[in-house]
Amino acid sequence: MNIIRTVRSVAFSSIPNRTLSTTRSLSTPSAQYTAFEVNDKTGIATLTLNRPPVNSLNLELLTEMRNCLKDAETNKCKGLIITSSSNSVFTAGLDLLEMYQPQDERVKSFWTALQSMWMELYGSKIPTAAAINGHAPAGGCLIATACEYRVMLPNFTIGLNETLIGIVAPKWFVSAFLNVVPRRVAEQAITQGKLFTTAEAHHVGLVDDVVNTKEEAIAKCEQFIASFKNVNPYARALTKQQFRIKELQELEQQREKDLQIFLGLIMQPSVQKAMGIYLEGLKKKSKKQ
Ligand SMILES: CCCCC/C=C\C/C=C\CCC/C=C/C(=O)SCCNC(=O)CCNC(=O)[C@H](O)C(C)(C)COP(=O)(O)OP(=O)(O)OC[C@H]1O[C@@H](n2cnc3c(N)ncnc32)[C@H](O)[C@@H]1OP(=O)(O)O
Repeated sequence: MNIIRTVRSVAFSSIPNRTLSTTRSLSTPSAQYTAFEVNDKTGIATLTLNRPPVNSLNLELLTEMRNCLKDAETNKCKGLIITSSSNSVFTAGLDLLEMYQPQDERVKSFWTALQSMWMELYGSKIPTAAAINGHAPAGGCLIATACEYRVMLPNFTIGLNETLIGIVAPKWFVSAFLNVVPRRVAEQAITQGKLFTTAEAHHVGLVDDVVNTKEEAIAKCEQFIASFKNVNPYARALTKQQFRIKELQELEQQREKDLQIFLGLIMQPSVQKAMGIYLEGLKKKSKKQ
């Protein structure tokens, strides 16, 4: 048994507040794209996305995220914060290279990993919060809206911009978005592929708070998680489940159908063409910088 395994078996509800070290890493030795740490004092886990340059979500990153989310729950962490190691991008959303001219088996595993990660995060029993310290388009917005609380740094963008790429945000992307903004705002924004600035996102309720630094964002997330300190965790989890069970069951029951719809859509020649043009545009812009 290695040290990591020993740490993994610790239940944070049983750790007294006076533990000596501040944080401990729960990352597995094989973790490539994430850092996963638990603050010994608060019992709060922080999952940091770390796949430069833009944290685009590929199969491996999604799989690591899911494992971290499971570990946070198994270890009875008091809550989970998701953030990014980048100074300018929370995550650029799904890795377009996983969907553009994809390999058959890999693209299936990719979508299945996305479904699993989302179900784990959206249905997590522990409080979840996103410290959005950079741009969060599409899949980035999906992760943020799956959390219970969002705080964002100024002058970045967030939203479901799929229609601008010629793809479609699936129903479960939309339903999580609808949990946080009014239906009218959601329909208009998602059909337009609108990316909200931080200020606009705050105005429509897509993010709960705006702060100036990553440290302040983490502190806000910790405050949110601490707001449950007098609440029974079991009662809290069951209550949260009542709000979220419908979307979770719907996706669970339709996973294969959802996969087939995804494959059917992205494999259309016109969609592949649009994605290729979009990727080319990103590359040109990146070279100019
Ligand atoms: C009929 C009913 C149907 C129901 C629906 C069913 C199925 C639906 C089917 C499909 C659904 C798919 C859902 C998709 C969700 C997504 O998340 S798609 C991804 C969307 N993301 C974006 O549009 C963001 C694109 N990126 C950017 O805008 C910028 O990169 C940035 C995030 C603002 C950061 O800007 P900056 O810091 O300036 O970095 P660069 O632009 O210079 O980028 C650096 C390099 O990274 C590459 N890159 C950027 N984003 C991605 C990405 N998402 N995937 C892959 N690669 C990306 C970029 O090309 C640069 O590469 P090089 O350095 O030039 O090689």
